[in-house]
Amino acid sequence: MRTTVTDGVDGATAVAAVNLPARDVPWSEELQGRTVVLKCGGSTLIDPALRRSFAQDVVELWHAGLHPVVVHGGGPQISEMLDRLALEVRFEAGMRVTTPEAMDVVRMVLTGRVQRDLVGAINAHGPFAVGMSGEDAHTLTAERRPAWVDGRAVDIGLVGDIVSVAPDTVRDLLAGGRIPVVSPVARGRDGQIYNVNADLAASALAVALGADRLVMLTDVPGLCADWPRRTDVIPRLTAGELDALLPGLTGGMLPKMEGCLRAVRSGVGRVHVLDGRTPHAVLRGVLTEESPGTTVLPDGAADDATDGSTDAATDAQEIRA
Ligand SMILES: Nc1ncnc2c1ncn2[C@@H]1O[C@H](COP(=O)(O)OP(=O)(O)O)[C@@H](O)[C@H]1O
Ligand SMILES: CC(=O)N[C@@H](CCC(=O)OP(=O)(O)O)C(=O)O
Repeated sequence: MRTTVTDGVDGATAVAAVNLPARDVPWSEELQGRTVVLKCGGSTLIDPALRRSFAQDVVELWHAGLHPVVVHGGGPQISEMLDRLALEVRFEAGMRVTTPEAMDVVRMVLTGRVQRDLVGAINAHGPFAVGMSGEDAHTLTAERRPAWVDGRAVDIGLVGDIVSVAPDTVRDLLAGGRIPVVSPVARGRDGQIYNVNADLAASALAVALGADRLVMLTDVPGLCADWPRRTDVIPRLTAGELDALLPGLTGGMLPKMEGCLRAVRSGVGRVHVLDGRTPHAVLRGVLTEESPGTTVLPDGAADDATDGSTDAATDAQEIRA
């Protein structure tokens, strides 16, 4: 049986949703209570109009009976602040090299600024959003991790990988009718605070919540087979196909796709990587059958994939070449 949130929703209904407001649409009962984790990259949150569009979509999903949970990034905003403070901005394998000074800035910008702006945009529609850090109530626990560069472990400072998730606080907020908005800052078992890539944080939270879907909004049309050109977006691929692609990926796409793979291998029904620069990208991606961008499916769902997915093996070779 398929476990997608579009089950039972016909095309006309979905199109009506994109035209907004979704709250007037008679949504399928199948949607009720489904959890969808939405990861919004910092690049999508800079433009106030895009931030408002994302916030509106999140609220429309809530009205449609889903349980949206937001995990936000803020990479460009952190880099801008580090620049202003004359601190180094450096990435290894898509992860920020995070000194103790940089960690203070990461925490301040993510939980103190980017999250406040997003919570404010959602709450323009009513008393929905409650912001929290992954540190709160031990929601996200991390362990220090290196970056892997050409097969070598490179120390990147206070960067963590999630080793456990305590989703009860998020669940309590959902049960109270709220929309949790979570920053990707985590606590170590030793009390140290770690900077976590937001895609990996979203993936871990989606798994722990048993989410039906994970949606990642980014600043490209999807996973491009011909990167750095952007003309050949891979529409669908299975976990196995993505696994084969991973070694050839670079930059921010590497942790993003690692997060997608972990999610579909651990029970999330599917992951959408969507262009967050398109207004109402979330509604188009979640509520319509023909999602734009790149969709990652669990291996068992291979039969669901259209012809587009079967080119992924060739794409893997091209990306490596
Ligand atoms: N194969 C690829 N397809 C698309 N984007 C890619 C690819 N490889 C690297 N990228 C880079 O990954 C970036 C998205 O990751 P990231 O910068 O972390 O964004 P976000 O803030 O959305 O998480 C793109 O802007 C692009 O520069
Ligand atoms: C370890 C690491 O790289 N952490 C990220 C956290 C924010 C993030 O992931 O933001 P985006 O989603 O906008 O890229 C960083 O410091 O930039």
